[in-house]
Amino acid sequence: MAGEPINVNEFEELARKVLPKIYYDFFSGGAEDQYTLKENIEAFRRIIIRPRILVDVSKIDMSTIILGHRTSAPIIVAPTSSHQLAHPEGEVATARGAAACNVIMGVAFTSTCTMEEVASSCKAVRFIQTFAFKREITANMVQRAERNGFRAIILTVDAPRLGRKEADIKNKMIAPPFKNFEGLISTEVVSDKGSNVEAYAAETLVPSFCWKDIAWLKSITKLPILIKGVLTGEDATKAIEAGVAGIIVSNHGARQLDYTPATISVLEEVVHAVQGKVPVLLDGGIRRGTDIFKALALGAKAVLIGRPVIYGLAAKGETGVKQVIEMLKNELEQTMALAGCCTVDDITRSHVNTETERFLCRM
Ligand SMILES: Cc1cc2nc3c(=O)[nH]c(=O)nc-3n(C[C@H](O)[C@H](O)[C@H](O)COP(=O)(O)O)c2cc1C
Ligand SMILES: CC(C)CC(=O)C(=O)O
Repeated sequence: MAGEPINVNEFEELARKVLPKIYYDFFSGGAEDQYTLKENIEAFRRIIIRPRILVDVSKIDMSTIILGHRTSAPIIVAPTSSHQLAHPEGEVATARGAAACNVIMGVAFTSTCTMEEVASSCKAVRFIQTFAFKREITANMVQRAERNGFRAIILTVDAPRLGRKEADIKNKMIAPPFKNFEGLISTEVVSDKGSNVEAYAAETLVPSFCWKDIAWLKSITKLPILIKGVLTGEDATKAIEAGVAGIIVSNHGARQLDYTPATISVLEEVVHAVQGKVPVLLDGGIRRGTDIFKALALGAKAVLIGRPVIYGLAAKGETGVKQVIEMLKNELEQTMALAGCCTVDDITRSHVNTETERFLCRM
């Protein structure tokens, strides 16, 4: 690649050049055969856009409202861990990039900067992400989130234990210190068996966490709870019954259970089950503005972006994060104009055609 990156894939190339292999593998990798990792991207390519012509597209407005917060575009920074392995300024730089673009910042509890450092560094609307942690860890997280102006809790439910990322095992990947755990986990988290991320998980995760525990989480916070990791209509229905404020269709960027479907291929199933009761968001494989357009057409309120933001951070720190988000916003704006949609509400189901629909048409 010569010159400045002009799309997200070129940012990935740049990140691959600047990062030590062990960290590039950690950020880019997926579980086991990485079937789902490829599918998350390939499934978008199989969806075709049906543009409308001769619409006045002289003004395009991508703004939207997510859980009451107006943002410049239907884009959220996905909560991802370990940003200081990409850049010394870590999540603080990422959050500043998100703030500059006026999009919501998802902060992982397994961040390398503390929640407090991120909160005091920028004005971005921030959501905190947590796992099915031991109750004392969750209670601590909730208090700190409320005190530090986080606006929602993202509860990630697809990780009762960690997925097997074989590159990390081979590379003996050592997790950086997750500073939010300071004072909360007693033992030094080390391992001589390769990756120490397993040891962290064993110290913190509760594999018996289930639906009733959402009622407990609701009882200790006034913040809205988004459930992240839903892949079926059945679980979407249960999540609504449990009283969540929103659903994130996600397979954890293909890092947990391999051979789960591409998220975009199950979005409609979830949207139908939810019946408009809460917003449905989606992440996994978003690399182009056209991908965002397709997700919105199939019923998502917004999308979360994981790896592209990390690649921007690795390549150019806060500036790189900003450039990646702006690139995706520009591409979405271009797609909306060329497809004849002036606002996000103008993007409808009839603006896309799935492979199944094309197959059925031929029968
Ligand atoms: C390096 C990395 C770390 C991640 N860490 C977390 C995490 O701590 N909590 C979480 O809920 N999801 C985590 N995820 C998953 C993301 O939130 C998101 O679901 C995924 O990255 C979306 O796919 P994409 O990377 O293709 O955009 C992580 C993903 C990556 C790539
Ligand atoms: C295991 C966590 C530390 C981060 C995570 O969720 C991931 O790497 O996918």
